Amino acid sequence: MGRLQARTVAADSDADLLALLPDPEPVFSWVHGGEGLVGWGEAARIEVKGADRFAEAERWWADLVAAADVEDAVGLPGTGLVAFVSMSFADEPGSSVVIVPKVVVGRRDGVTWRTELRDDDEPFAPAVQPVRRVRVTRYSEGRLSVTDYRKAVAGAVERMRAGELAKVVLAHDLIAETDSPLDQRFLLRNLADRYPSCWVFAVDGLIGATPEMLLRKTGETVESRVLAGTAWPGAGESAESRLSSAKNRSEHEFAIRSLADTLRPYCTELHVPETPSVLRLPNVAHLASDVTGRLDPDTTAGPGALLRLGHAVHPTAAVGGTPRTEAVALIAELEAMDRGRYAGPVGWIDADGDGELGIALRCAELRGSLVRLFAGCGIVSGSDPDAEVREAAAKMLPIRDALEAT
Ligand SMILES: C=C(O[C@H]1C=CC=C(C(=O)O)[C@@H]1O)C(=O)O
Repeated sequence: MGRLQARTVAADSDADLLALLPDPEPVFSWVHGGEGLVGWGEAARIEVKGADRFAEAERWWADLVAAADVEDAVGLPGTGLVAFVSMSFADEPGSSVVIVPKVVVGRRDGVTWRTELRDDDEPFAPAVQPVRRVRVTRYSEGRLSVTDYRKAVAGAVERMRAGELAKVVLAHDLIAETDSPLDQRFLLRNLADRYPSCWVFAVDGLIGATPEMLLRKTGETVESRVLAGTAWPGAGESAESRLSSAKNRSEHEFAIRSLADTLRPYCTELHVPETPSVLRLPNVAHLASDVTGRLDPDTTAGPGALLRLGHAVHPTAAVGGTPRTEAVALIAELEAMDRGRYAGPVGWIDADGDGELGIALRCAELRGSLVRLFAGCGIVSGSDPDAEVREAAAKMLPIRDALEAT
């Protein structure tokens, strides 16, 4: 026998967590800064639709938790029973999912754990498949072409100048085709490598790297990272000076106000920074505000608490607009496409009602060899349609670069 060689390395990055995923699908991910959850296999799922989707999901989760027999030797947020969540942006159309994986591996505060679900005596151990690389064979227009997106933005600007509403976020899509069905782990790994300050997620074929945290609930603490106002690399002024324009400041102000106004009724304390900071990503920079609060235990108890809060705050004016109802109606009219789960809440919940819901941005919906990418921009009365087209293109780069990585 030759000489045995052993090598131990630290396994403390997002890539290390993602490397545990054995199979191309179904896989689940919510990782950020070397912590988070990955999962595989499906033990239970529900699909919900319509205006009642959050409440229906909350009831399902509460019933499932009540009926489960759980042994949890670790006792941290994310241990024990966990479900991954991905909600549609709109009440209609669109379908939302809550899925309990068969296996979840998590890491938090330096502690790593594994949770396995069994509904029979069969151990679940899929064969480990190597990650398959894909190549993009072509890009084509989505359901809303770039030309029509530009027209939709110009139309929205006119409506805002006429005083119909103050802000609306309009998005469009792009289709990529790959030479073979996409291995979700290929995309996840490439996103995690390039966007370490984003939450790299995968739930039921929706994959992305979002910089925006809608809600994180840890006991009675609630946190949110609100983003709105964008600058992207280009000639001329610095990102800071472009972000300080009246247009970017007003886009941000609407987003902050929408989150704070809808979250405050559930809180005994809520802190909103007076001035936003700048969040720099490889493709764009954003105005960012980190909001923190203390939840009122009387209205935020139970396993589905985070879904209840998600229902209250979604959609913020980072993805909807102001006023909310008018903006959502204008989105349906001008985009005339189904956003699906893009711009909806995505993340995970546990049996104590803790968890994290981001906003599904910088993402794509996968179906075999077809990848549908999305990106949107906040529009106010001072917006320039050509600049918004360029901004949306910059926001599609995370997925495009991850797809084209060698
Ligand atoms: C709607 C998107 O971004 C939102 C988040 C940050 C900045 C935004 C903006 O400046 O327009 C958008 O509100 C998207 O990436 O598709």
